[in-house]
Amino acid sequence: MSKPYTIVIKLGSSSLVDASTKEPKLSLMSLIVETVVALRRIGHRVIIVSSGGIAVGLKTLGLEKRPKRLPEIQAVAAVGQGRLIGRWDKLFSYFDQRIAQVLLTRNDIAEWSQYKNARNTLQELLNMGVIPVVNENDTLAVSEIHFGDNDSLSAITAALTGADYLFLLTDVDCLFTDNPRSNPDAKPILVVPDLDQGLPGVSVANGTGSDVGTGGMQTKLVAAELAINAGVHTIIMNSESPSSIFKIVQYIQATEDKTYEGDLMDLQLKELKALNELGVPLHTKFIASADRHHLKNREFWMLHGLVTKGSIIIDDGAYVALTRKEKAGLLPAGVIDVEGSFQQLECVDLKLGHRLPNGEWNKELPTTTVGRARCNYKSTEVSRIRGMKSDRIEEVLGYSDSEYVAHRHNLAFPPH
Ligand SMILES: Nc1ncnc2c1ncn2[C@@H]1O[C@H](COP(=O)(O)OP(=O)(O)OP(=O)(O)O)[C@@H](O)[C@H]1O
Repeated sequence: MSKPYTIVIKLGSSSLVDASTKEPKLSLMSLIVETVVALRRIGHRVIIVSSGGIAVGLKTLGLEKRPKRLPEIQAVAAVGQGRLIGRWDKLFSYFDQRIAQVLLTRNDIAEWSQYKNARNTLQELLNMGVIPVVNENDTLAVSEIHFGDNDSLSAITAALTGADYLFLLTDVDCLFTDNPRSNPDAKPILVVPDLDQGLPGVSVANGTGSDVGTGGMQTKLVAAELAINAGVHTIIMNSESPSSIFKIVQYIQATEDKTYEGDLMDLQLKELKALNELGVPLHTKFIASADRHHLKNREFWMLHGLVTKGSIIIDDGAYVALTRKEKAGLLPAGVIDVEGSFQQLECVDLKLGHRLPNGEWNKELPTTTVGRARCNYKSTEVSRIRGMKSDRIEEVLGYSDSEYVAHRHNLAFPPH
């Protein structure tokens, strides 16, 4: 490996804690530490996203089951997180490798300046040769500010740091056409050249693998989509042999110019043959194609860092103007209606809707969520100025902060 890469490695609870005894999987953690240290020594920058705080807390406090009440879960997380980071620190200290604990909630990146600050801190740690160990701040996060699962958190961390690779380490070898635990005929999915095309013939609905696992494959696909939209190649692999990361990165590098065309299932057979011939371990790779538009930092932040508080229904004309190359701002004239309650500069979904002949929203026809916006006016105000020309804003609201409902810098659309 010649070029230095930024690599985010996400470990699920199932890789760190035994599902039945809740004892730590120390040998596996040690293998991961050895791999990460080796990656660092050849110049790569590595970030670990580590789950397991709650699982470790349960064991420490002698609790059989995850409590139901939020304050109890958060207390358990507070106890477990300390122990967990202590274990990482101890193992890395045998190699004189420094680590840093970074606990995040959505609130910590809710402002653009905070988002940039999180990015700068992580970059600074990497520049110092430190390995950031990131986790959701389960002790403080309430549902509204939850990332929900560490798969998404790892994708956001990868986008935030402009990573090259995101490795999602789990307790199966790769994504399969169905849950391999319940369906022995499930076939491996080894390469996904364009996730936007969907995954026909693949089912991920069948739950998690263990008591301590949370998201199953579903959240990994969401994470893969977030990450490839930001230009990060995403890999699902088994945590049992972390040193496979070397071989997989080498293989991806060597096959960078390879084009994948044709039926998805046929591609898998060809890929399996190639992996077997070269002795590369099974894994699923979601390719972040260089040809596609990748979200810029600010767009990524709006689409994936923020929580939406409502929606604005826009018409076709507005959608065309907002998504053309020289992107326009959203004028009140293109707003058909408003849903939910939001304040100035809170984030909302943009939905493409249809008008009735009288200009009102035709709720009989389906709407499609097309992007996000941060509005210059609160929901009740947008509702009063919708459909109007901007020069009437002052007359209707008694003031006018902007001719736009949302400025073009405060609009974001996924790269489709
Ligand atoms: N199509 C599929 N292919 C592969 N695994 C699947 C599929 N559908 C469901 N699964 C299940 O997803 C599980 C992996 O996800 P899980 O959330 O349990 O692990 P994790 O990500 O390692 O842990 P955590 O959720 O704590 O981060 C597998 O053990 C498997 O049982």
